[in-house]
Amino acid sequence: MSSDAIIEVAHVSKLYHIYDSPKQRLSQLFARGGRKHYREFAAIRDLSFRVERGQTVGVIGRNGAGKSTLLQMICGTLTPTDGEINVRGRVAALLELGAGFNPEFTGRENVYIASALYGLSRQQVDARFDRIVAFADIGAFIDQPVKTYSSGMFVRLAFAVIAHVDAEILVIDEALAVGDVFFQQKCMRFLRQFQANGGTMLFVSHDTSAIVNLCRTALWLKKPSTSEYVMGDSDEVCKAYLRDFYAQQVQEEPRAGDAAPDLAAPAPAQPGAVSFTPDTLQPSVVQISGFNAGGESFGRGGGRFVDACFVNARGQRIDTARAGEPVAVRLQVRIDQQVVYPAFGITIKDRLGQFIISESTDQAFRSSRVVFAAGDLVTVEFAFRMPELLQGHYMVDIAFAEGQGHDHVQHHWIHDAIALSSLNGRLVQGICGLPELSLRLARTPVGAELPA
Ligand SMILES: Nc1ncnc2c1ncn2[C@@H]1O[C@H](COP(=O)(O)OP(=O)(O)OP(=O)(O)O)[C@@H](O)[C@H]1O
Repeated sequence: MSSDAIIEVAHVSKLYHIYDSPKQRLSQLFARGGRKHYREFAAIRDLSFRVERGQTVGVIGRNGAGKSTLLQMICGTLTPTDGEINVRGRVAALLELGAGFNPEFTGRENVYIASALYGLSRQQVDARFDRIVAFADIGAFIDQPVKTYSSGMFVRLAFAVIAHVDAEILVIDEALAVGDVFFQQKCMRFLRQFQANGGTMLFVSHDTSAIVNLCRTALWLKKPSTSEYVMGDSDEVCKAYLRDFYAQQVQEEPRAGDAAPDLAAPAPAQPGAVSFTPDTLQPSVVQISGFNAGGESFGRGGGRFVDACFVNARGQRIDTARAGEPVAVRLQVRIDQQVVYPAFGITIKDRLGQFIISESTDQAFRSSRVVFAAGDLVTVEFAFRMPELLQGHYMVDIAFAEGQGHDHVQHHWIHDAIALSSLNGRLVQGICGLPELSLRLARTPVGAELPA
């Protein structure tokens, strides 16, 4: 194995035996002379690649492409039929809901058992148990049998364990890094920190934007049962994957019930020009949560947030807003010690924890030397038009700092202080729509053009 590779996969194949009937399976048990009563199916065929220490590699492929099979082989829970896999480092995986948890045992007992499987001693688990429980945030359920857990609680505890076993390699199936939106943000923060600390990660997803966002390199398992694999720059690989995905959709037969447009039917009278205003473009509706005062936070505590909310143009608290509508984020801070050159910031993050929009008062406040005294209750409002966000969940981080530009300290930063949920029917990709978009269509029928 080459010195800097932490994972090396060399000519690996995994064949499954497919029995067409239970009788064939039984016959195989008593088969003699190497007779086969099954068909062989290659989930992975002759795959070779390597992952360097510190790399994050995204793994994509259509359903049944062999992603889970590959990752289970890397984790050591499946054995390759052919080829060799070398892994140098402790692997922790979140592939199957709480795999390794015994449903009859309590969460506490399972934490000890699962951690021991990752090589931690009892004393090591004792020392980090409280952090694991705090991360999972499942309260008194930690002493209940895990068979009583909801699937969300299961994922929380499973993720909390793998986040605390000092893994060098994490294998994450994005579909399982769920739970509620707050917990998802916590997981994304952990994964990004793990990357920043030089950890190695394999990240499986069908979502190419998530792959491009988190991984520099991607491995595309192109066609099930073939040895067609592509590995390279994640952006390039994802572009090729999407091209292929859409090309295949065109080739696929129309589904039953898909009515083809009747091109022979007389077309309705065609207007020469049509305009679509922001209103007729059906702006999305954004749902807004209350203030998550207990969100994860940090800061030196010269002041602390006591409220955060969205308000409308009349200054009233709102829990929904239409994209394009004038709104404001209103933040309230109780000052605990004198603050010179205060600054406030808001950041809207997507579900992957990626900063979409960040604004601060830094530039604006610099010209006037603002000073807050201990005991002040300060309110600040960022007023803007609600952006047109792609459908999905977002979080707003809020920050109260002191100082100018890069030279500042944080007094109170709250992660995920407000949750937003965009119900958007218009945007299909990207991050945001254009503000105040309107459309105009002009059509000049054949023969009606004016001579040049
Ligand atoms: N134990 C098994 N016995 C037989 N065939 C299997 C077995 N496990 C997986 N397969 C088959 O191997 C192929 C690859 O499966 P795998 O679960 O690895 O794909 P995947 O890319 O993870 O799919 P998905 O995105 O749907 O989770 C599939 O056709 C699947 O039906």
